[in-house]
Amino acid sequence: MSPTTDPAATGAAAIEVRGVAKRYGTRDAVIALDGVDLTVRQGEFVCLVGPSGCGKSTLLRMMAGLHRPSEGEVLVHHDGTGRTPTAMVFQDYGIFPWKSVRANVRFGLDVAGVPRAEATRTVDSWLTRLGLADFADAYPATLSGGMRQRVSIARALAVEPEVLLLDEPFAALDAQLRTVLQEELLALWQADRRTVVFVTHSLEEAILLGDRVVVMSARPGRILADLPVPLPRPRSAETRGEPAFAALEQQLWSLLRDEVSRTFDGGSPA
Ligand SMILES: Nc1ncnc2c1ncn2[C@@H]1O[C@H](COP(=O)(O)OP(=O)(O)OP(=O)(O)O)[C@@H](O)[C@H]1O
Repeated sequence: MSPTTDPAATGAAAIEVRGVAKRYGTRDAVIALDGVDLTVRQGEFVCLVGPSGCGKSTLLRMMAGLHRPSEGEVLVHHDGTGRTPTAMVFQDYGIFPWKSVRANVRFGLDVAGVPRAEATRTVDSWLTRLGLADFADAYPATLSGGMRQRVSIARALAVEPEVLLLDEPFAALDAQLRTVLQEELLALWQADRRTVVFVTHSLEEAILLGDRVVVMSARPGRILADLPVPLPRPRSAETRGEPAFAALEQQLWSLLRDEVSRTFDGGSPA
């Protein structure tokens, strides 16, 4: 088993968030984020947790270039390979219902102008890796939630992004399926050590998957804590039984409890 502190985690920065604030609405009435600083290193798996409405999705979308900060900057550093900088996976699958599984997975490659034969090889490879080969010609409406989310992950990974951004990708799945997909994602990550930023409400999920768990405060979201996960890899569902797992979950919950209460007290409504 490899040590927890992966050598890649001490490498170059993949994403730097510097002094970021984000305000929404008329006269910027909603302050979603304020004074956020965060560095994600190449090859790191970073999980973001925080109370509802604290700006986790906003931060992730800024990393994807979908939102601009009101203040500060979000820098995505290229690793020199010329690959697509970021790809995102959403909770609600974000796949096209009118396209087959194969066409969905192929979408980003066609947009990027990848030659047909190469795109076909890449798509076939990701369909196989995600257990979708037998469903290549099916349409999303005929698939279970778990299969649809596999399509979404395959589509994001097919473009070989430098950084994979996942926004509560398993939140809509039942507990058993969630466990299966968590293990699949761990195996995929273990194989190619892509940089990952993963937003979740589940402390358990964050500990199981992450090298670090970044805890955000109630809105306006700030970074409250940034804790390394002291558990060796490879990890699996059994890792949940480790004493260090429960200890970290307890530590994270004691940090979050007051923030979640503030959200429900009306001090910081979502
Ligand atoms: N486009 C928008 N216009 C106005 N307000 C917005 C917009 N997007 C987000 N917000 C507000 O900004 C705050 C942060 O939202 P965001 O979705 O980033 O939080 P979150 O932590 O991801 O929430 P959740 O955990 O519930 O998904 C919330 O108060 C939300 O209502």
